[in-house]
Amino acid sequence: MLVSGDEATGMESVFDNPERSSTMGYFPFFMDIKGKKGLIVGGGEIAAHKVEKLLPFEASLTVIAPTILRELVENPVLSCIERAFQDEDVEGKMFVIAATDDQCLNAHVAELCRAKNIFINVVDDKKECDFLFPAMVKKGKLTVGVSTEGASPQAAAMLRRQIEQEMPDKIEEILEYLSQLREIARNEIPDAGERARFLKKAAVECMENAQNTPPKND
Ligand SMILES: C[C@@]1(CC(=O)O)C2=NC(=C\c3[nH]c(c(CCC(=O)O)c3CC(=O)O)Cc3[nH]c(c(CC(=O)O)c3CCC(=O)O)/C=C3\N/C(=C\2)[C@@H](CCC(=O)O)[C@]3(C)CC(=O)O)/[C@H]1CCC(=O)O
Ligand SMILES: NC(=O)c1ccc[n+]([C@@H]2O[C@H](COP(=O)([O-])OP(=O)(O)OC[C@H]3O[C@@H](n4cnc5c(N)ncnc54)[C@H](O)[C@@H]3O)[C@@H](O)[C@H]2O)c1
Repeated sequence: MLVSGDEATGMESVFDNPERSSTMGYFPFFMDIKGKKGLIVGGGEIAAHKVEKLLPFEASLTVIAPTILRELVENPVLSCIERAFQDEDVEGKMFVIAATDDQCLNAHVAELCRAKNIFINVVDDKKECDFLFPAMVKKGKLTVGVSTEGASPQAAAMLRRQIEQEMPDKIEEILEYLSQLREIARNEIPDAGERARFLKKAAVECMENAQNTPPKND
């Protein structure tokens, strides 16, 4: 239940304060971008970093800049175009990352995208961003993203390192096993309550014995 003005807790609700709620607009959707068209304007170090983060998620990426780093040009999954940005380049894209060293150009790309409802990330100005890159851990089916709404990318990176250190070594295998077990339980345990108890017990056992191999399923 949503409690506004919150008499129950004595705390102010975000709904009472539009200014506060407007700073809390970054919902962490975990979105399937496989095959979706993304454009990176700029081909330097930061563009390469953003591309590297996106690659495991298999978006269809185009990079446009007069000078593009070799590592990007030589990557066969990328479409690299070595020339200056033109306004038409944003057409048909689901998301755009403005990563040039020209702040005016980055702001111009953002304005174009907003007019066309294309999601935009601007690497030199958080105010222009519709979406942010989180500090991220990706291990198999597990993705953890940490964001500070741009307050401190360094703090986000520090928390990411802490999470990485505390994560069970075998998390990838554990999630593979639990995923398969869930499929089997869906077919073999028709009662929803019984199925939920069974899967919860399996998850608790796996996570508590995280350093051990998951039990054989037969
Ligand atoms: C988390 C991470 C993800 C990633 O990029 O992978 C990330 N930045 C990282 C590192 C980093 N960034 C910068 C430095 C140099 C130190 C410094 O100058 O401050 C370092 C440190 C380093 O490189 O070690 C400079 C910087 N960054 C932004 C601006 C502009 C501005 O704030 O307006 C400027 C000033 C540029 C300038 O003026 O030149 C903006 C953004 N950076 C974001 C993400 C988004 C907010 C994330 C959040 O919610 O906190 C946001 C808003 C947009 C975006 O990029 O999506 C990654 C750590 C990953 C990891 O280690 O796991
Ligand atoms: N968000 C972050 O995490 C973060 C971190 C550090 C720096 N930055 C910002 O990122 C910006 C880019 O940094 P970099 O190290 O990649 O710079 P860089 O100099 O390595 O690369 C700049 C790129 O912009 C391209 N470019 C210039 N004019 C262009 C045009 N008209 N059309 C298309 N592309 C054009 C250049 O060809 C080049 O490929 C910096 O200015 C800095 O403000 C962001």
